[in-house]
Amino acid sequence: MTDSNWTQLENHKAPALLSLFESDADRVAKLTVELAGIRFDLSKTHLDDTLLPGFSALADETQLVAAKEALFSGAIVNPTEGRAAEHSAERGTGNPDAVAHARELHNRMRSLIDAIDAGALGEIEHVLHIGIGGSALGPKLLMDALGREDVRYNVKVVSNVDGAALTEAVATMDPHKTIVAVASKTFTTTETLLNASSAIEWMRKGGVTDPYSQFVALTAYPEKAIEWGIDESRVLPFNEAVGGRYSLWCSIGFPVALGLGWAAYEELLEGAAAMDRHFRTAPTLENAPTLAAFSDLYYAQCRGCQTRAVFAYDERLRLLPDYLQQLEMESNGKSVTTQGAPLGRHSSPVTWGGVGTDAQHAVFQLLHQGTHLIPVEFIASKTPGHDFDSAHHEALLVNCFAQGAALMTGRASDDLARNYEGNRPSTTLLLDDVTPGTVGALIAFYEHRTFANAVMLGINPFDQFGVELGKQIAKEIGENGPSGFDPSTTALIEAALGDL
Ligand SMILES: O=P(O)(O)OC[C@H]1O[C@H](O)[C@H](O)[C@@H](O)[C@@H]1O
Repeated sequence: MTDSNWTQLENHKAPALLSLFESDADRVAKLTVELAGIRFDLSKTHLDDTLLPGFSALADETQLVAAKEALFSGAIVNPTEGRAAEHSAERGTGNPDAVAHARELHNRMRSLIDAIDAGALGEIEHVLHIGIGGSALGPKLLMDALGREDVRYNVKVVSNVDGAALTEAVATMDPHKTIVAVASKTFTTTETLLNASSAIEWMRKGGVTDPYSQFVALTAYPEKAIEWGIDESRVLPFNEAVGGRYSLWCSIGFPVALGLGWAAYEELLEGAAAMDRHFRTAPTLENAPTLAAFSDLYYAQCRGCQTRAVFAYDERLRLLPDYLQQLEMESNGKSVTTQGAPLGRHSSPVTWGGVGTDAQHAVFQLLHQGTHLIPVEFIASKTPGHDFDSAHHEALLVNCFAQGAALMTGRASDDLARNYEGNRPSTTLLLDDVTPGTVGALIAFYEHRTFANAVMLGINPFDQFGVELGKQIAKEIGENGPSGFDPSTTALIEAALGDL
């Protein structure tokens, strides 16, 4: 990309947010996109008649349209690993060969679910899903968001290698009535395999004579799962061109399909497919993921914002910030371009956040009066997820909208301690309800927004070599003991673990 494009964007003297509304009566309509049961309101960002064409030019220059076609057609978009990124094929859009393959594998998953429902694995009440990173965050988010009532099985997700996590998960489970789903794309992740071995031990101690017969594997490397001891009939493979953090749409979603039922799982996929079609075909200035990426890039690159904050004003979506941290930071936390050159600018901002209204009473002080400029994202639902008095939901939504207004409008006071300068940006995503369809569309929206950010920055969002060094050093410590490391690390190992 030419430096002049960025220079122009960086030099833009952005008018105050309120003045953007004053000078354009249609601003809300222009910067609001509605689709798949979600209203995306970007009007409280600084995107204006200079920045929108400026970022559109950048999108053209970085060939976003061609990049999207490459993504959806199954071309190699992950050059460092020589792979396509086929997550959209899992929801029926994109490369027809990969779509057909995904359908076959989904059918296989559905057959196993039908068999479990029919009692083929005995009387099952619980599902213990063991995985980490992309093999855990999606199922965890989805079961927490959608599995609060009418859930068919008690699903628990365990990721941490800290045995306390497994202890807590199995506390209410009867090992005779439990299926363990070992979820690992590579089937080599040490935390997951250790937790899986301990789950075998838990079952044995609980009197299960053949624990392996209650194990299911979700993996892109079925031969490894078979070698580990899981019968081929209970191995649910997926396409290795589906990245870990994009894998809830394939067999990693098994506990979701089992827990919520197949119809709900299909609704989730269809919600994501609607977002795929939108991202692929909607014009730039009506394209929700693309506009959101423009806003991300503006604040991170042109206004020096090192973080962005996401607040779910809905208890059902409380795990969304955790999910987005992996999606956005693992995808776009890179300092080299796809050409292998230094990036020369900031990569992804830090994603953080929490749940409203709680966060208002904890971290919002800094958002309103701190010296950092932090773009904020609010996610709310028009429909409540409970039957208590409607006063609860009204209070929740009123607070959500009040925060966005307060950040933008501010309120002047001669007493500087009580002065709110305002002009602080936010986006609001308003769902009709929290359903499999809207959550599917929401997650796909974030995937595509992350992709659009990466394309315009010129980085590969589909690899994650940055996580490998820590794993290697952990292995070296395990193999070599405390010696050979820096003095601090050696002293810590000796203090806590002796000489191993
Ligand atoms: O699914 P697995 O192969 O077990 O990998 C689990 C996770 O660990 C890795 O270290 C990566 O950082 C993640 O992208 C991945 O989702």
